[in-house]
Amino acid sequence: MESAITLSQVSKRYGDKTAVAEVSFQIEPGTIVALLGPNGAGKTTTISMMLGLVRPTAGQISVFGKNPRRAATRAHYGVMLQQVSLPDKLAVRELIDLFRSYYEHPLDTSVLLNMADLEAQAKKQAPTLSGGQQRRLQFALAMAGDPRIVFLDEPTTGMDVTARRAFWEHLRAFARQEGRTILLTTHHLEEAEAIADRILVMQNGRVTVDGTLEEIKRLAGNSYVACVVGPGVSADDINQLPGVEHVAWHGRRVRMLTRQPDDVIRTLVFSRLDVSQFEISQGHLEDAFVSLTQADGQGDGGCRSELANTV
Ligand SMILES: Nc1ncnc2c1ncn2[C@@H]1O[C@H](COP(=O)(O)OP(=O)(O)OP(=O)(O)O)[C@@H](O)[C@H]1O
Repeated sequence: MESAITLSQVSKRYGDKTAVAEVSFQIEPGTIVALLGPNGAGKTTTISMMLGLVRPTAGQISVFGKNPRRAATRAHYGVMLQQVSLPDKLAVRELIDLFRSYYEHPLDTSVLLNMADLEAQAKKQAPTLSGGQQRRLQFALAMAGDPRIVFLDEPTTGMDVTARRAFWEHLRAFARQEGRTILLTTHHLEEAEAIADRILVMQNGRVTVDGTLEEIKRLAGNSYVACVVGPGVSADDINQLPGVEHVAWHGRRVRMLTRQPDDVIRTLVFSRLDVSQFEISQGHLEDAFVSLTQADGQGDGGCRSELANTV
């Protein structure tokens, strides 16, 4: 099967600054791929090169086997970039119709309004929409041409929780159609966790991690051990356990973050402590992401700043 996107040894330099360094990967049709990484990692530059907006300094990019700069290739794209200004004289419906007119086989206006959940705002002028609604309108415009491949750069910025979940549902429905491919960048790690089949992590212009959600969690090696402790068990008893990196207490229930869950349980069982009801679970993508980016000692922590302590 022809891959949807292929990057071979792609680099981009701006003067002395290497934004993207020798990146190679292939994306198969029908997949949702999330591109993660701290601020300045090279995600937007990589997407811009796939879109044909920025020329690589070295290496090759093909989309459906063709040069992304060709108009015929771009006709299959749906694109949502980070900074977009919308015309201020047109109503939502008029703007959607304008974008539909650019394509040979556009989706129906009603379908697009529904995808963006903007039926009630169809007659409103774009600048009067809220930030989240404008983002949804940009999504409708990106989908106007019924694209085979969709590039979304931080698509849910400004959307509330309900809008974000509805948006994910629309993306999933889109991806269920045969051969449709989505590449999105996001700082919302739960977004990648919720919808991506595959996750690429970029740091300092390089792809440092590439795998499914499960593979990445396993690679990061974070697990939780939870158990119920009796009143005689102190915080010190738990904090002193070897291999425990973080502890959270919920009443008498303790949740420990560790890379060696079996060792922690063994130590607890052989201790004389009053502990019961053990459970082991895998960490969230957020924990895996922090572990992986910290392990490399790279990145400026742009994603980390919004990481809740999920232990
Ligand atoms: N036009 C440009 N001229 C000079 N440097 C640039 C240009 N565009 C990007 N860079 C630099 O290249 C690096 C990668 O930037 P890029 O925008 O691709 O990162 P990003 O991962 O998308 O970041 P963010 O998460 O903040 O959007 C950064 O150091 C940035 O300052």
